[in-house]
Amino acid sequence: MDRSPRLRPVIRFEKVSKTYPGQSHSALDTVSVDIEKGEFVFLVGASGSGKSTFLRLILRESQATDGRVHVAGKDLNRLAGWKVPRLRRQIGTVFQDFRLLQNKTVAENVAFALQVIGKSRSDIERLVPETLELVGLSEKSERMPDELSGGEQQRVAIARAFVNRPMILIADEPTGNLDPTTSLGIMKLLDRINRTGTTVIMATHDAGIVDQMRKRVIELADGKVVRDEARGAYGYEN
Ligand SMILES: Nc1ncnc2c1ncn2[C@@H]1O[C@H](COP(=O)(O)OP(=O)(O)OP(=O)(O)O)[C@@H](O)[C@H]1O
Repeated sequence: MDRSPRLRPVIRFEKVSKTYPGQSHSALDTVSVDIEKGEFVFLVGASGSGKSTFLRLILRESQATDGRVHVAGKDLNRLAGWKVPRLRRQIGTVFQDFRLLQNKTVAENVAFALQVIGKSRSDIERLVPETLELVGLSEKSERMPDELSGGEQQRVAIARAFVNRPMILIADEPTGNLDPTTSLGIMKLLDRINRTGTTVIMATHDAGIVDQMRKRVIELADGKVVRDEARGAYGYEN
């Protein structure tokens, strides 16, 4: 089918399989999924079901063994290596363990993400405070990461991932180290980011969060998509 560029999914998996070298079992097995611009998607499934592999393929940290992965209109199997950094600039990433630079302040952590992609000093001076305000950390911009709570550190990580206004935000277990109340705050923030038009894909084991948010849920089992629901819960409902 011919689609207009505006309607083309921002992420398309076409019969994607991934078998890691030396493994007999596929980490992903004939996965076909379309994710449209602006969607919020939870990726759920037992440990080892293939969630991280799915996310790594989007980032081109790994390549499909079979099938095609398209991100932002690019066929990642055919994307030249030197174009990979440009692809990754359009994708913010957030992890369970925050991954902040411990010897830099909150503001410096966020600014660093812009420095490495060559943004001008005036852009950095504008975008960093604006983004820290969005995540509710304006007051703590000069603090060091170890002076912050886990929830605050995750907010810094989200600010760093979003400061460049990426097309896609990938979050791998972002609430995995946080208590339920703090997790809910992080989810509200991801929801706000999603409402700006950024596509959010979040891998999680947090049933409470998934049940509360009622977003699209894609469930993997043994590398296969076994459920894809528009306003799903963590598990099957009946
Ligand atoms: N680098 C690798 N080399 C070999 N096998 C791998 C590699 N990474 C993952 N696998 C295997 O691929 C399968 C899927 O793993 P993956 O990490 O994608 O699952 P997951 O759903 O993210 O799990 P978790 O919830 O524990 O993070 C597993 O069987 C795993 O052992």
